[in-house]
Amino acid sequence: MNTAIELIRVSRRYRSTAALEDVSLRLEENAIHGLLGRNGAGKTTLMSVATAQDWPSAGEVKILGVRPHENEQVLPKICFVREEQRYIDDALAKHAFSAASRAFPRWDADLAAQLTREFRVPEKTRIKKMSRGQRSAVGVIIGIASRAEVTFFDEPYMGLDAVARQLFYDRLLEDYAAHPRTVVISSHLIDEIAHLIENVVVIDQGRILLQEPVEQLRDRAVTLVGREDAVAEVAGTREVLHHESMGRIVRTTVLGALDETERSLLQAREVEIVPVSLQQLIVRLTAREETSVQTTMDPSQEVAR
Ligand SMILES: Nc1ncnc2c1ncn2[C@@H]1O[C@H](COP(=O)(O)OP(=O)(O)OP(=O)(O)O)[C@@H](O)[C@H]1O
Repeated sequence: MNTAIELIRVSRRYRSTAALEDVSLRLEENAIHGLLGRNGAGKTTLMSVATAQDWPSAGEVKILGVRPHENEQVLPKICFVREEQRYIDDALAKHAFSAASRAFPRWDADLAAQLTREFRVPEKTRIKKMSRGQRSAVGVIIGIASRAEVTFFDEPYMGLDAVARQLFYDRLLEDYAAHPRTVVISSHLIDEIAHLIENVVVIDQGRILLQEPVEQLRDRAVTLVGREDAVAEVAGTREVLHHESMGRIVRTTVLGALDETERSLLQAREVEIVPVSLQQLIVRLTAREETSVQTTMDPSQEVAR
């Protein structure tokens, strides 16, 4: 597998803040990657630096093997969809699409027209006057229809309703299957994008905490629900990520895949083995890594918000 995006010891400092601190990262070509992290973790900064919209204070960035900064060869292959995208004052959606068609050689105008209808983007309203969700839809359409070899979506769902978000996930996946490319999505709605992403990168305080294929990550932990003594027989030998007690019944999330002997033992003791959602797992693993931060988040909520 080739590397599409590479950061080598990249730092980005703003006066007193280290938004990125010595970040080294390689993301494979033709895959969908999830970039996850708490507010202020450094996700937007990482994307800005990787798309050459910002300069690193130190280190090197390579996109498709070359440095993207001021590089006319590679910039048309990079699309960055972000919430605070600026459009010229009186621009309608069609003007933004026309600019995108000139910027991106693989732009598909028919697809953009289809998505405009599906997302119900108003054709006669200036982008500036659109609702937040409609503006987000314009960005999402550009991100999908550009078919750029490397596409970054920075929290693309802001303001999109549940129907529009599902439409985004469905159309992105369909178009990606037909035209494979490298996609990076930053999101707080982990379980919503879990089925899309093949690889997870978790960033915190400017550093990469975790980078792992989703399938591998899913096998990392299970939750055991049952009588305390029965759960303890297996949980006692493992690292516990989370423990809740409800009278005599406990819910304990442990690291590591269970072997057949353990599964049989748990079954005999009537202990339920519950898979851990990606969101819960990342919240737990992030909390474990952050020894200095005490998290009291409810994992059923958005991650790390
Ligand atoms: N232009 C800037 N000037 C000063 N500090 C900045 C600037 N841009 C970002 N930062 C700081 O860098 C850190 C990382 O910010 P960044 O926007 O990359 O985080 P994020 O992970 O995208 O957050 P969120 O999920 O809230 O959007 C934060 O502490 C932020 O305050």
